[in-house]
Amino acid sequence: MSSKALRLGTRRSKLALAQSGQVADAVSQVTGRPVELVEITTYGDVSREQLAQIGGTGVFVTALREALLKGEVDFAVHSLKDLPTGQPDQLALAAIPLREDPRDVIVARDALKFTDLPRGARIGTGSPRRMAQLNAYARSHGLDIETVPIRGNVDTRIGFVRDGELDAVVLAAAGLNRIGRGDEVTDFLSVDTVLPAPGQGALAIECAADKADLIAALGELDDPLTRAAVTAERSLLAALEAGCSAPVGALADLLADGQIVKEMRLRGVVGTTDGSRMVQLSTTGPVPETYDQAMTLGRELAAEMLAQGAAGLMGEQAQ
Ligand SMILES: NCc1[nH]cc(CCC(=O)O)c1CC(=O)O
Repeated sequence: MSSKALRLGTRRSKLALAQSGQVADAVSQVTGRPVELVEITTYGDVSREQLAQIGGTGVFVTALREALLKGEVDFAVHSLKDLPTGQPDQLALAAIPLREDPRDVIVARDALKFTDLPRGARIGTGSPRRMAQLNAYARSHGLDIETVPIRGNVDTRIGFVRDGELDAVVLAAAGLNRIGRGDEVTDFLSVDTVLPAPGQGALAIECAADKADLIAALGELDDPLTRAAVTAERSLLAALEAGCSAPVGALADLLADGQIVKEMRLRGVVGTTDGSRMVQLSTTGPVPETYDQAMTLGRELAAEMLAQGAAGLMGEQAQ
């Protein structure tokens, strides 16, 4: 390949610039070519509406994908959890690098842990998935908390805690780590309490599907086990016909016996935002070695969840 700079299309948010910068360095390493960042504004960046209202699906990625299709940029980096499950034919997910910490965390006043929040504590999150699971946990453990819908970038959200408006906010560990603010986390939410969003903590590197050389070069950054896990999680999401703002949590992880990886477990949850009704199931199977096997794992779990009434719980949301 030539030594001409590769153009990386990125959103302008601090998080997007941080993760794009990290991927740019890695891509330079494997391709030997310089990478320049091209900043692109997406609808999700300018709209002040609640994400759940504007539908969520794709609001952060459409403009980046248009730039890829027009050849204005060579590749783009997305947070996988913001990427719609339908993959356009003209675009390829060239790499899914090793996943960061998938957990949700809280940033609370006075370094409080989730279970130490006082009665009536107000916890900010714009995510129906987080609301549903936090409220379900609170109901079954006798906690008295109120989830408060918020949105905005990391600074804005943590600002609600710093200025005393909220007792805590929920964020993804991965995002905070990527922007170097992991030290502000006051508690990690166990995935047994809050299953993360499908694909949370993972990045997707996307480029035009007809650029075979570029796909091969970017593919060096791929982590096959991360790809298998997030493929299963996103297959579950797709089969539930839910979008990225739906109250769906999913996490695939590996079950090992000592050093030997035995199986992949996929856990999924759907619930009403008040946490009063939840469908939570898991399934275990051989570690998927192909795209189809990973897709099957997700589809099978979705079918079981739908059989237990999952669709009715999502119907309550604006979808
Ligand atoms: N919905 C916004 C969003 N998209 C990706 C991340 C960072 C975590 C990740 O890359 O999965 C965040 C912030 C958050 O949820 O706190």
